Amino acid sequence: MRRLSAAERARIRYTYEECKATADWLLKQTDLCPLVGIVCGSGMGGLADMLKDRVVFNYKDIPNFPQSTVHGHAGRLVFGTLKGRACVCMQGRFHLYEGYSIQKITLPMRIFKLLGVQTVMLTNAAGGLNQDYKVGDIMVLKDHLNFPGLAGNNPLVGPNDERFGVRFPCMSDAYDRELQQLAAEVGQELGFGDFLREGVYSVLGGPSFETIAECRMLSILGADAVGMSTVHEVVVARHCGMRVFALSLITNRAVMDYDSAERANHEEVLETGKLRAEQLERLITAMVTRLEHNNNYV
Ligand SMILES: O=P(O)(O)O[C@H]1O[C@H](CO)[C@@H](O)[C@H]1O
Ligand SMILES: Nc1nc2[nH]cnc2c(=O)[nH]1
Repeated sequence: MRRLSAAERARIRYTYEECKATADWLLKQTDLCPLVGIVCGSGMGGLADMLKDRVVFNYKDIPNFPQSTVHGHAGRLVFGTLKGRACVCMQGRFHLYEGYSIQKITLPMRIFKLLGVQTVMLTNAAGGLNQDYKVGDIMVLKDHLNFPGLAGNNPLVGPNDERFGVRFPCMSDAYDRELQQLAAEVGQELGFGDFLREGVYSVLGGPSFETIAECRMLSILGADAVGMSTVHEVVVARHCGMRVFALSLITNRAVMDYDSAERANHEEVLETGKLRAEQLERLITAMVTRLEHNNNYV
């Protein structure tokens, strides 16, 4: 096991050359050149098990990688194939509330890019703000509200390396519309129409869940779901030119009413992840398979 020094732990960002060294280290140990990168949300780590011909790296062994500290995030990078297509899957992501810098939690997106990934598929567990949503619904993200970003905590803050992307990237096209359409088509074909939604995800810093007033505010501002991840990854993935698809599994209903006896908790989040694991796997697999059949998608 690689032990990180205190200085390494305190690092805020990594240079292009350091990211390249990590990507090259990984590529040296696998013949797979992934075009698709998948990130598993809380309790959705089982998605990585759908890959065949797997080569697995523990985060602790990967140069420059942070460690997963959250229950439900195993901390493994899994290379493998999905219906013949080479993929790389993060079985566990990093969150701001774990104490890492925002640049560090998004480092894997730059590694994805340098591995050759063209399409990123992000998943997360989220609280449902939209009153029509039920626990177990799958919401395809069409947009986001980036609260840490609005407050100045954006992963692109700091010197910009043009080899990754431009200083001022556009975010009005962050979520690829063709991929949203593909998810809708595939979802209908799989008979998921009753629980497949499309909406706006809002990200907060966490780790405390929201107050009732905060949930009401988010809903008034147009958010359909709330979580503590994904958006930072989306910003970095788009900055370096990868196509992005993201979905939220609605694991709990955000508490909006002072009379409610409901209380958000991480155990419920993980449980709902298990209940929808099979459908999530089928949706992602079918989408990746369709990417394979249509070169326009990658
Ligand atoms: O967004 P993911 O990683 O799925 O995790 C979600 O679930 C955790 C809360 O239960 C938070 O980390 C929230 O962001
Ligand atoms: N912030 C936040 N994150 C979540 N992740 C899963 N459920 C929730 C929630 O209700 N709020």
